[in-house]
Amino acid sequence: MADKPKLLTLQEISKAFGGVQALSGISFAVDEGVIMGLIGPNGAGKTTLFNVITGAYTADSGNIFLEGVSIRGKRIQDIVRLGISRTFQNVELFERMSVIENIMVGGHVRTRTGLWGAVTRLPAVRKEETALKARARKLLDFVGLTVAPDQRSGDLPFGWQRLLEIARALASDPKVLLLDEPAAGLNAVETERLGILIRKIRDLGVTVMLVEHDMSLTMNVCDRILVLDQGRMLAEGAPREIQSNAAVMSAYLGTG
Ligand SMILES: Nc1ncnc2c1ncn2[C@@H]1O[C@H](COP(=O)(O)OP(=O)(O)OP(=O)(O)O)[C@@H](O)[C@H]1O
Repeated sequence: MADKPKLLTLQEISKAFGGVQALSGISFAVDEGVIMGLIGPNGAGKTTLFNVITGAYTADSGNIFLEGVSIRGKRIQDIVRLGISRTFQNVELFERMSVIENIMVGGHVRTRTGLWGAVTRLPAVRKEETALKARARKLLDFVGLTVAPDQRSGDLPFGWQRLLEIARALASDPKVLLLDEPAAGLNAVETERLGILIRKIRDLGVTVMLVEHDMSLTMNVCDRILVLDQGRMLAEGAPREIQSNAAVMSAYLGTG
């Protein structure tokens, strides 16, 4: 019997912006059920890589496979439907919408009637809406947000907005969740809780990719770590291996 394909595989991905080669021939594979950290100095190409995986940018060359099926060139919403969702470095919520509505938006890719059906409020979609709302409430609990579901999202403290964005990303029922600097702007207690939440997400069976500058969080929660430097892959391994890798130290400290 043929081997099951890896959950996510990148083959020779390159992307340039004008004269800047943001990514050069990036190849790696992510196993199902792991937390994979993606680290590297500023400008290494981490966010560009997330943008290429999620379809915000199309790679200049190379290919990306989700469970063996190419997703290169697909539209963002089709990639979400196939099972990849994300959060952003600068939280991107619908600030005027309520907490519960923000999460429901994330779930609409999985409904038969979609967002338009919800807007028109046809009787046929009310049942679907009720189910979506119930699931959104469960996700609120899951990420540990104890707020009124009808509270306006833009009024939440920043750390809570980050949790809400994670709940919205989970509402599309992803196989892979990409978290772009989820600890940025969080205090020490919030960061510790975030680490616990990321593990809980992995334990649900969701594979997590994490871009994060907080090294203690990264080293604590990640099963594997991939290091980028100036658009190239510098190293890949378990946290312990990465911490003692001379090339990685040199890229971070600017020595060697
Ligand atoms: N839309 C864009 N237009 C032009 N250049 C870009 C664009 N996006 C990224 N770049 C450039 O590509 C390179 C990689 O940027 P990217 O944001 O992916 O790095 P990063 O590792 O996420 O950095 P940071 O840790 O600072 O967020 C940088 O030189 C950046 O200036």
